[in-house]
Amino acid sequence: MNSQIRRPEPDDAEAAIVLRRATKRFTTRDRGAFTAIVDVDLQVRAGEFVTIVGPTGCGKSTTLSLVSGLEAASAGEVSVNGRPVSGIPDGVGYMFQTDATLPWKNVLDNIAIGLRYRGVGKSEAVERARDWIGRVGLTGFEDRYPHQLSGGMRKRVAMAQTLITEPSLLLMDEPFGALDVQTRELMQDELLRLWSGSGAAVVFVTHDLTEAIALADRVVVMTAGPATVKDSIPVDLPRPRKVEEIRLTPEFIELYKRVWDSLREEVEITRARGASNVA
Ligand SMILES: Nc1ncnc2c1ncn2[C@@H]1O[C@H](COP(=O)(O)OP(=O)(O)OP(=O)(O)O)[C@@H](O)[C@H]1O
Repeated sequence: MNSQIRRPEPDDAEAAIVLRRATKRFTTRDRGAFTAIVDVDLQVRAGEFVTIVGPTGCGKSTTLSLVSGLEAASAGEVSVNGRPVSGIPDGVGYMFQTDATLPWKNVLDNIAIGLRYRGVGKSEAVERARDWIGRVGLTGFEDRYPHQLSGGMRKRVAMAQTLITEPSLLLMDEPFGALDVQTRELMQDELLRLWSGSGAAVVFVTHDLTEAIALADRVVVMTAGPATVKDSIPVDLPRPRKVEEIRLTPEFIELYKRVWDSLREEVEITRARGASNVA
């Protein structure tokens, strides 16, 4: 790797997320006691965009679920904005592969609902939702229901739903995984545009290395399960970025090789175990 572009891991003091030797064990009827992730060390600065890649089933979503408070660590430390995580921390926004839109509500109400849940009055919530509808390019579609939208438009709704609450921390688990390639690139650009200047720390899980590099300040590579952090690769590409343009540059291709070199071995281990059949 190019040692000149490697940035040091951030200090705890400025970290939005700290995982220190975080371990998660599950007990299930068929597998008994089972370790999903082990000794995960990860720090993410405020405003930093970190992507996580790793072989299928290694424990990427489990890592996110510890940060989101949906699961408690079995051992080690997990803190968000300087506080140990117990329950869902304030200021966290999520986006998953499946949309969280409510089918019986139109676009406007779907986007306003997060604010309503947080106690914001109806007229203010609607006003702010209209503003976000404009920002995500859905003006004119306020009255449509989710089933009347394309996959890309539903993602725009999901982004507005998530960002309207102004999260300081965004957790994204393959949010664009189900989209076709062109729509996915468009959504990646949109996400970067909406995120820039927000100051939010992002942890974004993906299987797509191009996506991982194009979005990130840093790509974290996880090992075959039980996952731990194998590598942390800084992405020193200039911003603002257009995914379509940067992915063909020599710097990008060099980074792609670097990430894949690290990941390949873990994918091979996983394949040898036969886990690729359950992807
Ligand atoms: N609530 C749970 N109870 C029991 N086992 C679980 C639970 N959640 C995850 N696991 C197991 O932990 C391991 C890691 O799962 P996880 O979903 O974190 O992996 P992943 O890397 O996100 O997977 P993928 O690449 O397929 O998205 C898997 O073997 C999974 O079956």
